[in-house]
Amino acid sequence: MSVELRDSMCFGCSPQNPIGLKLKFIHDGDICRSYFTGSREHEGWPGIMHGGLLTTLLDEVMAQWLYERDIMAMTVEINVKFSKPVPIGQQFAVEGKQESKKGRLIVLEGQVLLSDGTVATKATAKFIQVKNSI
Ligand SMILES: CCCCCCCC/C=C\CCCCCCCC(=O)SCCNC(=O)CCNC(=O)[C@H](O)C(C)(C)COP(=O)(O)OP(=O)(O)OC[C@H]1O[C@@H](n2cnc3c(N)ncnc32)[C@H](O)[C@@H]1OP(=O)(O)O
Repeated sequence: MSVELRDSMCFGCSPQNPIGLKLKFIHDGDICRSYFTGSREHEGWPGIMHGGLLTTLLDEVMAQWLYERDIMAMTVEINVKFSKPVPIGQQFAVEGKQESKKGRLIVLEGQVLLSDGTVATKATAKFIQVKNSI
């Protein structure tokens, strides 16, 4: 099945997914960045962003780093370290960039930055390059 951007219902980025996050991305040199402000429906512990959703945001920003470069790749592994809580109601940044590439295996790194620059979350993910249709 060929998946094109206009048909995409991607939970992270599609503008037409009614329950999606509708993320937008800035490609700034070798970094892909998105901004997000969580609300009550994104919390786990009261007032704090759900860790699974932070993982989704990190996965998405790293996948978009690849997509921007016409590299069709799927996440095969992701490791996330949650160091500081990420409060809801305050905008934060999510960044991704490539760390290494060897054959079809691409390793990316991601981080969540609070508005004061504190790194709250760090991720490393492995992606495997696939053909241009899935
Ligand atoms: C980005 C595409 C977008 C297209 C659509 C565009 C429109 C929308 C626009 C933008 C959307 C952006 C959307 C991003 C969404 C966020 C990202 C996700 O959520 S991805 C979903 C979750 N991930 C999966 O569902 C993967 C499930 N896994 C698989 O299907 C297979 O594993 C697959 C196809 C990825 C690879 O399978 P094989 O059979 O082709 O390859 P094998 O032989 O298993 O592995 C290849 C090599 O990689 C190594 N490898 C595999 N896993 C590894 C690992 N964890 N660590 C190290 N090496 C690994 C293997 O040992 C092998 O190495 P050796 O070639 O033999 O040397």
